[in-house]
Amino acid sequence: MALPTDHPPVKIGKVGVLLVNLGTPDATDPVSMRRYLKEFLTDKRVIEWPKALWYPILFGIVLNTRPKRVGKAYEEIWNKDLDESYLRTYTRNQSESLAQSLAMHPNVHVDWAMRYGKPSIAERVDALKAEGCDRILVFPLYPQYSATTTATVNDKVFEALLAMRWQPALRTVPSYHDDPVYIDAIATSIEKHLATLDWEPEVVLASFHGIPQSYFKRGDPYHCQCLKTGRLVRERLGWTKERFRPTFQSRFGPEEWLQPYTDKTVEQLAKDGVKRIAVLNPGFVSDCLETLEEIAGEAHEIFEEHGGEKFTHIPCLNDSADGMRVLESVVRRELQGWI
Ligand SMILES: C=CC1=C(C)c2cc3[nH]c(cc4nc(cc5[nH]c(cc1n2)c(C)c5CCC(=O)O)C(CCC(=O)O)=C4C)c(C)c3C=C
Ligand SMILES: [Fe+2]
Ligand SMILES: [Fe+2]
Repeated sequence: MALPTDHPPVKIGKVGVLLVNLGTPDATDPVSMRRYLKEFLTDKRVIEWPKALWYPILFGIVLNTRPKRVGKAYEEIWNKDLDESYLRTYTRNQSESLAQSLAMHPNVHVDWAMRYGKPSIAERVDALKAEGCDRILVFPLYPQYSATTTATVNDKVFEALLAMRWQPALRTVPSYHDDPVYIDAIATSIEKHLATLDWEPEVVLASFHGIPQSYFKRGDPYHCQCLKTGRLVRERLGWTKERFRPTFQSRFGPEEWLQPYTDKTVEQLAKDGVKRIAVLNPGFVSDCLETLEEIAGEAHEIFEEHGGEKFTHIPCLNDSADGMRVLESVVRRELQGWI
């Protein structure tokens, strides 16, 4: 049998870098919110309960009530200039900025995607492949590893490859919770922010997103990595354990989550007579609903309601020069041998 002498044209030889963050609704209306929350809350990595238990609650209650309520919260923190959430704005900016920093490597192509919502991981992996990327570095944008975040990003990338005859080679970025460049950038962001104030916080809370305690007990390393980040930042600042404390926010559902809870800690500090606090979110690469609404908004209110006087939220690293230095150094390290 004669073999074909030619094959379809293919592009090869490029290296893709895919930044992936959690995701965000397309708009704040209940329909867009429901679509986003449905994709999020049907992820088995996020909610581990058996479907038979969870789906009646999800489809019967959560998806009928939460979209409207959370849509209002998103409205408060929406980037009105671009009509999108800040998480999308910052993730795109990070991708564009990283592409510029790597411009001396013309075979490297930087792109971004969201685990839930758009642009989807499948769409951007296909686009990188079509560009000729036969090697792809996947960067889940979470300094601390959790199955609920990092692993579900990686799962989705591998799922996209299921449909490919000629798969690209893949690398996934490990957690960088103790990377000295990251620790220094967080500590520097605290110092720079506090230098802009005419007051000093008595206590600084490093508030991480929580996960259910049961996930931790089954082996998720997230809690330990958060505590290590906290300890290293505190040591870099030379502060006491009383002044700098890790806490956990964003409880969802009836289970116990990682503690101490941020909201309860803020309330207790105010009740104990602490008048001035600062809160940062070192586990979030970009500001988003959880930092802008839950911390800069709600936690601030809780503190003042219970007698606190001065509250400041220290922004995430976002697309700042310090933040981009962290992302670039992690990417350059993980691309070794490919560029
Ligand atoms: C069981 C539910 C959830 C787990 C576990 C969880 C872990 C987790 N999430 C982040 C980061 C983000 N979460 C965000 C929003 C958000 N998170 C949950 C639920 C769980 N998260 C929900 C339902 C939502 C949507 C808002 C709401 O309905 O309350 C966001 C913000 C997205 C945005 O557009 O701004 C981020 C970021 C981490 C890091 C994490 C575990 C380590
Ligand atoms: Fe979350
Ligand atoms: Fe939240």
